[in-house]
Amino acid sequence: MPSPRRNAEGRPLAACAPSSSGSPAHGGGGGRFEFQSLLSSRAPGADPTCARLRASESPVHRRGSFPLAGAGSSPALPSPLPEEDRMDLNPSFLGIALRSLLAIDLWLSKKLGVCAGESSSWGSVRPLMKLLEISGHGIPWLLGTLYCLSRSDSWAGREVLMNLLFSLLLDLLLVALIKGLVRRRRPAHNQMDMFFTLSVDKYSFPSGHATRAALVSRFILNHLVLAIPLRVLVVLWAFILGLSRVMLGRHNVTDVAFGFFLGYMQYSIVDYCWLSPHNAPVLFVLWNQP
Ligand SMILES: CC(C)=CCC/C(C)=C/CC/C(C)=C/COP(=O)(O)O
Repeated sequence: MPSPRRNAEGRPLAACAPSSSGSPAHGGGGGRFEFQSLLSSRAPGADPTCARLRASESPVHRRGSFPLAGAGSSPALPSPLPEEDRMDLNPSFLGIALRSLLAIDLWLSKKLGVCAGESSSWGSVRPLMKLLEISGHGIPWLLGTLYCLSRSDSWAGREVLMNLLFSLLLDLLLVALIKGLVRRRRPAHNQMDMFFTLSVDKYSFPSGHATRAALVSRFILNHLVLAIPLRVLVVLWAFILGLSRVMLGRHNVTDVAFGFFLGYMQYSIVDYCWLSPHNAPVLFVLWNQP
């Protein structure tokens, strides 16, 4: 008895709808398959192989048998396409634009991931990138702010630090929320060897380091009186920290770009809800208790 044909992952093709062997779109159209898979809006759990087979079997995909063109010569009208295939064949402009952006994002992120491993082309600078990673980690920023708060002896200083603490906590909360909702996997070339992570940090969108970098640098630039070279250094730190996330292979470019945007907007929220002894007296009184 002949063994069932199998797909690339070794699953039997018999599990799908029957396929017409030798379909030109099926056999010779590797590029076409990639295009189809780029356009297809897959239902969760659907077998991509089945979806592709169904599409290749549809009359639209068979060379020379477009339903309307062949209506006069063929007595039997083809059955209507299933709903999901119709969506595949009529992708919206926005859908194509988004999928193209994602494809560029994945390609560029892979190209820039030059420190993703010790054996990568820039593997020797990986330890430096990991040092930069710690400079934008949540733990040192939280501990540093709490330490400075405990040492601060002026009301003005305490007010700024209290708001910095509030910013850092708001950032952790929003990033965890979005990561949990979006659940985008980290790039395949990432090594999960990060220092102290939360469970949502297995997801990559948005980059928590990028949000923190944008938030903290905007906070510092607005509340610390710094000389111009130091201000430039703060902006450079934020930018290089974001870039290092992609170079380390931790993130795709869009994770970092959105992270910068989110961090920038978070500062606007903090500025709007600025905590002071007037609107949050309890916080300030509690902090001053011996
Ligand atoms: C108070 C509290 C819940 C502190 C947790 C601080 C913490 C472990 C933050 C996680 C920082 C981190 C590893 C973020 C991941 O950054 P990505 O840039 O990789 O998204």
